[in-house]
Amino acid sequence: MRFSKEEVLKAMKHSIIVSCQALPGEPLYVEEKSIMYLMARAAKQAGATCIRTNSVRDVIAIKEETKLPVIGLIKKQYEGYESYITPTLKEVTELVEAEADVIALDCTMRRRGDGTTINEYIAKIKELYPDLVLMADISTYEEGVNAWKCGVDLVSTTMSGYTPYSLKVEGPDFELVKKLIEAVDIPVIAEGRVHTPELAKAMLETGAYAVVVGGAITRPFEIATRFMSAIK
Ligand SMILES: CC(=O)N[C@H](C=O)[C@@H](O)[C@H](O)[C@H](O)COP(=O)(O)O
Repeated sequence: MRFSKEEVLKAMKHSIIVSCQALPGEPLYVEEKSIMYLMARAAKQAGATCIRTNSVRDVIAIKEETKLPVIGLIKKQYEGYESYITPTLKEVTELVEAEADVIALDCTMRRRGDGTTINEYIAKIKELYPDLVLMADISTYEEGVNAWKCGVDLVSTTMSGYTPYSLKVEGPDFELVKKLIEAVDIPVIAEGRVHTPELAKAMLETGAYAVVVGGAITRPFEIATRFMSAIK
């Protein structure tokens, strides 16, 4: 069962969306089975009403565990592609089959190995799956506005600081969130390097529709490293 767009937007409004992800090579990645549903269980117990996660198996496990709306993505690096978040229709189809309630995809303007543009990619997804709720992961103001014009449902600052040409700031990109809120009439999600409850609150006060918090809640290696670095 998939939640409707209205239900998803209602669930995430003014909330902290917890991103529960562990990629191969990370301490919490277990080859045999998904354990990310346990992170999602903790997030739900704490009050989360929407979860973001990577991979088909984690989407399925987390939906089953929490019964909450899930934003799904598939991280995959193809040769010739610079984007790695749900980069092709193959991953979109897999997430549709897994019943992800929202699909997050890289909407930066970077090179796509099949020669298509991001605008063509979004148009194709919308043609194949007109009811799908799309979350655009962008790194700059221009990319956010472009994705909005292409008809995505949500725009998120996920990639700010992670493309060669985007602003590198230590914390979350408040300026980008502010500028996008002024420009677009769809929800703007603040995502990336929100490391404290205070920053999350400040982002909502800035006008973000919701805030995605990942590593600061669900990546113990990242959290422990920050502690270790602080005492050096
Ligand atoms: C850049 C990229 O690939 N970001 C990924 C997107 O899904 C995740 O690895 C992040 O954890 C997520 O965006 C949340 O951000 P943070 O973990 O900083 O709260």
